[in-house]
Amino acid sequence: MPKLLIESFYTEFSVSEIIAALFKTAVSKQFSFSAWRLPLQENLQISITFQTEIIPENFPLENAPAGFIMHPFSVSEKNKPYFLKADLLFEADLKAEEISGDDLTSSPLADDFFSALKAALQTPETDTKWHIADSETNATPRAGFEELVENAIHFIKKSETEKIVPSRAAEKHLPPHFSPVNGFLKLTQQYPLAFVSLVSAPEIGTWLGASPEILVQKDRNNIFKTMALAGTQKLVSGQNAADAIWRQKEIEEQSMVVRYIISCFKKIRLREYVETGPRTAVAGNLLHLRSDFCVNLNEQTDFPTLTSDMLHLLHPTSAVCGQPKAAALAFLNKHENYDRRYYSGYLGPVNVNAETAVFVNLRCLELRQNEAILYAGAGVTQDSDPQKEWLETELKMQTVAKALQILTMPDDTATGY
Ligand SMILES: C=C(O[C@@H]1C=C(C(=O)O)C=C[C@H]1O)C(=O)O
Repeated sequence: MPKLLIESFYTEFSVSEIIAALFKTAVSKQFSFSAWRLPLQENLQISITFQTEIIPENFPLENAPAGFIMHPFSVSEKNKPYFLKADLLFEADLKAEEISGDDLTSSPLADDFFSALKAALQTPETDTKWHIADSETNATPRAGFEELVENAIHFIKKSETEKIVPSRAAEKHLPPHFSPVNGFLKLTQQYPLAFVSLVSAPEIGTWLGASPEILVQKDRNNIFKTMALAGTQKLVSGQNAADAIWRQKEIEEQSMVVRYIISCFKKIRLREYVETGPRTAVAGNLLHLRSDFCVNLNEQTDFPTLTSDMLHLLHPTSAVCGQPKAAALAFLNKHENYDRRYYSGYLGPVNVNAETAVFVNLRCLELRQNEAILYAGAGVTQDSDPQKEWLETELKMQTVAKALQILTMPDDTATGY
C-alpha cells in the first residue's frame, strides 16, 4: 500500500488541526470517523470508513481487514453491530507533531476525500457538526434509579441471581462551540491509562469515551488478554491506590466476574492461562478491583480463534450485566426502562498494526445536537444501598463530563460532586 506522504501543504497546520479537518471532512461526506488511543500509548490512530458494514453477532475478528468494531449492549433493529473498515488509516504523534496515513483502498473516494480535506483546512472554523443517531433517550431520574436498584436487591434476595448491574442515562448541556476532536484530545491527555475513543458514524451517532476495561485483546506478540474489573470507590486525593481497603461487597462482586471469565475458558477447554490479582486499579477519579488474565497463543496453538470465541462468550460480562447472565439480562430488559444503545457494548480496533483491542464501552457519552447523553451503571448485590449506587453512577459519569466541562442541567438532582 502506498504510504501517503504528508505533503508540504499539511506542514502549515498542527496535527490537531489536521485531525479536526479529518473529522469535519468525514462528517460532511457522510463517511465514518473513528479515532482512538490505546492505554499507555502516545500515538493516536484515526480511521476513515467510506461505508459502514452491519456484521453478525459472531463476527470472526481473525479474518477481518483493519478496522474498528462497534457493538451495542443488545442487538436490535435500532442498535446493530457495525464494522468500520479502515479505508484510510492515520497515525498521529502529537508531541512530535507528525501524522502519516495509508490509503488502504485505492478507491477514487480517497482522492475525493483528500481534496475535501485540503478545502476544510483552508476554511475558517465554524461550529463543528457530527453524526447524530435517530434515537430518543429516556433519562432516568434519581428516584426512578433508586427504585430500580431497590427492585434489583429484592429480586436478588428472593432468587438465585447474585448480581445485577442497573444503569441509567442523563442528559447534560454541551458547552458552546463544543468540539468532539478537542474533547477527544483532552481525554487522551487526562486519562493515559484508559482506552480513549471518538467514533462518529451516520448509523451510530457520535460517541466519546475513556474506558478502563479490556474485553479481549490480542497483541502483536500473540498474547491474549482479558480482565475482571468490578468494585468501585472514589479515589481520595493524595491517596495511594495500593492502600485502598475493599469491603466484602466489592470483593464478592469482582470475584463473580473472575469466576465468569474462568467459566468461559472452561467452555472452550482452555486450561493454561495466567491469572494475576485482584489489585486496585485507578480509572480517572475512581478505583476498581482488577484481575488480569493472559494466554500465550504461541504456546497454545489449538486456539486460533480465541479472541473471537472469548469475545462472544464474555459479552455481556457480569461487570455490566450480572450473574447469572440470562436472569440478569431478563431483569434489565424488563425494568431498566431505557435504551443502553452502545453503552456497555464493546468497541475497538481490529487487526490494526497486527493488534486487536476490544474494550467495554464505559465512561462514555453520546453527542446530540446541543446535549451529551451520559451513561453509567453500578453492580448491585444483596448488600447494595440504592443511594450509594446512584452516587456511584454520578461519579462514573463525571469521568468524562468533568474533563469536557459538560454542564449539569438546571433540573439535575445530583448533589455533592
Ligand atoms: C458499569 C460500569 O462499570 C463497571 C461496573 C463496576 C462496578 O459495578 O463497580 C466497575 C467497573 C466496570 O466494570 C460503568 O462504568 O457504567
